[in-house]
Amino acid sequence: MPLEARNAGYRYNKDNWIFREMNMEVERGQVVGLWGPSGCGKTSLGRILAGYAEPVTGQVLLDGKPLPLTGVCPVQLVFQHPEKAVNPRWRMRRVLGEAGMEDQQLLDALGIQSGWMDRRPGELSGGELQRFCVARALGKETRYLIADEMTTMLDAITQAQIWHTVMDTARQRKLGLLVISHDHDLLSRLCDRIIPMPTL
Ligand SMILES: Nc1ncnc2c1ncn2[C@@H]1O[C@H](COP(=O)(O)OP(=O)(O)OP(=O)(O)O)[C@@H](O)[C@H]1O
Repeated sequence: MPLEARNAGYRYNKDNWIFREMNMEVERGQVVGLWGPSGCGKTSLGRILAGYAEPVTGQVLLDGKPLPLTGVCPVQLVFQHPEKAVNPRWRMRRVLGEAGMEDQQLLDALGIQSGWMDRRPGELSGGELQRFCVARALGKETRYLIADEMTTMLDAITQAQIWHTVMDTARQRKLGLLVISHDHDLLSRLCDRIIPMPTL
């Protein structure tokens, strides 16, 4: 059963719809791209699909039901700026521990070094920190991963390592993967199909 937006509409203020009547779905085991130019509402839709915000109209359904309001959400979101996604006061060991992430193989595949575990977010580079955010999002309960410009800020080698690990994990665990990007070439390389964000 899929993760889907049904007739979803969203706006931040009364007169200005960001999107309306948006219908899309991602099945387990699929890699789907969401493409559109800057400002068209991709991030807003990604946040709604991960339960960070509610659609103003329509619904987000997971296996035909609303997203669960308690417990670890089976839909996880990784976005562009890892420094906004973690508590600056916590050491990385605690960040991963809170999410129940103990998969040493995955941490190794993401290139996370044991010496980084006792550092705080401000003591890591953007690429190092994003590896932690990806690991945290790939916990045991995750069924869908939304990757919103996940590697846009990173160098080519880090991008390749993160994508290699995420695609491998998605394949092994039959995760549904929604890749949000303005970069059509990246989406063409990674995705089974690409959904263009509709223009209003
Ligand atoms: N909190 C907010 N309050 C008001 N308007 C907002 C807010 N967040 C985003 N917007 C506006 O909503 C529109 C869609 O933004 P969104 O970030 O979803 O687009 P995007 O396609 O992801 O853009 P980008 O590729 O540049 O990240 C933009 O015009 C943006 O200015």
